[in-house]
Amino acid sequence: ATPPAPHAMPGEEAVDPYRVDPANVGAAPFTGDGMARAFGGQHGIRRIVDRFVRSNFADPRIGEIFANQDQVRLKRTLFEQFCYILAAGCTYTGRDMRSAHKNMGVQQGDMNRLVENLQRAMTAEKVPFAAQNRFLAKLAPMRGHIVER
Ligand code: HEM
Repeated sequence: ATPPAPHAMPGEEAVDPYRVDPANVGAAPFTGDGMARAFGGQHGIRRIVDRFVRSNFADPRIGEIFANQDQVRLKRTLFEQFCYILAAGCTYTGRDMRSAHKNMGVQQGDMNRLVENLQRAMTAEKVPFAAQNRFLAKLAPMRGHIVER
């Protein structure tokens, strides 16, 4: 059996070994604490990520891509990624965006749908629109590593 990846939480499935590298996160963090505050700090980010991940799994349009994937791991790694980029005091230990989404067949429409789910989660957790848009602009360039054509 493959040993669990470092940093794995109880309940996570093992993944193929990969090099843990903070650069895997795929974006430069914001400076200052303005964005972390706008997202409600680590507690707010946790709530947004949990809501966002649940909505993607439950989504009638893209839920199929998430079916049978490890929701526990995804909640942890996405939390780390968002928290790091928002400069809320975390490091990212997950895979890089290209490897994480390899051969998944993600299309632009799937990406749009996922962004809508993220917008709903941020709005539900009262993140101001200007901060939402700044964050989405950080994630947008990852598209080229995630969407397949
Ligand atoms: C900017 C947009 C996106 C970001 C920031 C993002 C971020 C991430 C992160 C951090 C992981 C976990 C990496 C790891 O396990 O080490 C992940 C995995 C995953 N992502 Fe995304 N993602 C994005 C877009 C998408 C889209 C559009 C889809 C499909 C509709 C998708 C489906 C998945 C799935 C199914 C996994 C689990 C893969 C696995 O466990 O093997 N992602 N993503």
